[in-house]
Amino acid sequence: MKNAIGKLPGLAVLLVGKRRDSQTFIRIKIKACNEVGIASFIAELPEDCTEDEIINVISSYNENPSVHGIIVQLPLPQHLDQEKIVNAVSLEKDVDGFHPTNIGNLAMRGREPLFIPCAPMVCIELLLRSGVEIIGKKAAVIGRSQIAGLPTSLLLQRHNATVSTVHAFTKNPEQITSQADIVVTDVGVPNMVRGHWLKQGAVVVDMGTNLVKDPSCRQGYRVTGDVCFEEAIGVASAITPVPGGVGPVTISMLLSNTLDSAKRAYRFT
Ligand SMILES: NC(=O)C1=CN([C@@H]2O[C@H](COP(=O)(O)OP(=O)(O)OC[C@H]3O[C@@H](n4cnc5c(N)ncnc54)[C@H](OP(=O)(O)O)[C@@H]3O)[C@@H](O)[C@H]2O)C=CC1
Ligand SMILES: Nc1nc(=O)c2c([nH]1)NC[C@@H]1CN(c3ccc(C(=O)N[C@@H](CCC(=O)O)C(=O)O)cc3)C=[N+]21
Repeated sequence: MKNAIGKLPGLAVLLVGKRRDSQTFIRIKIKACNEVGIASFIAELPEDCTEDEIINVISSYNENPSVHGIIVQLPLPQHLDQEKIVNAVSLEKDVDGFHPTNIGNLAMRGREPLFIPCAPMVCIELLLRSGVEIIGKKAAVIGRSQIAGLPTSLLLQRHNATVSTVHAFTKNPEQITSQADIVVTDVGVPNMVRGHWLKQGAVVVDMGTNLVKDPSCRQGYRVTGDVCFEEAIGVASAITPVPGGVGPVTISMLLSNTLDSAKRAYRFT
């Protein structure tokens, strides 16, 4: 694109506060942008900033023609209205796919969202590319968050799986997961899914990315998923590891959404 029309895609990231995990994720995203030639813009606001300050930053990115994708790193501090802030991102630049209109279109038959959330899209892509049949299969998704669990369930339904949702109020979750051909986790609880939660031969996609204290590691913590990998590997026919599974591909999907958005903006095909 740079050679053909002299333009670069641009991704803007907004971070509020100083959460260590958010800082890590943002560092990974900016590094990936640099590697592939996407211009990156970063705004860091203090933990105690106001909604208006955040919305001003988003508005300036909405109007900036060099920015094609805008990410508000989640979670936001408690005092902020996440929905109002995510709503402020222009639909055309919502590369995370978190805008209610994009989520709504994902949920409705016959409609196509401009962007689909990255981690759920990775989940489907990994299943398809690994030759896992989704049509007519039983899938259990643990978690129903707007950024991961809910869009994953919607996408699996679009691919004609029969989907059960497991959440914090679900009684005996292992009864549901142990019947599923495909188990996807977006929970945030390390090692929650044990080997006996799974049916023999199930396919497991672990989206959990949890930082666990570990003094033996250089940074003082290590990354682990929601699934007890050592147990699951003996039961599952296929499983994504953490680290090195869904996470890094999510970043590629984000870059791909940003490139698509820039192409749309410049009418470049
Ligand atoms: N690889 C990637 O790119 C991404 C990874 N993630 C990772 O996924 C994990 C979840 O993140 P996120 O979705 O933002 O988290 P949220 O806290 O928003 O959602 C967690 C979900 O898990 C459910 N839950 C919590 N505890 C339990 C439990 N004991 N049993 C069953 N369900 C439970 C909650 O249920 P309820 O709704 O009832 O409260 C909720 O729906 C994190 O580790 C995060 O890092 C997230 C996004 C992208
Ligand atoms: N607006 C917004 N968009 C997001 O996409 C978003 C978010 N908020 N909030 C948090 C979750 C989490 N998430 C991850 C991204 C990369 C890895 C990743 O690259 N993980 C590496 C390891 C990372 C490490 O070493 O710390 C791996 O699993 O191998 C993980 C998780 C995106 N999220």
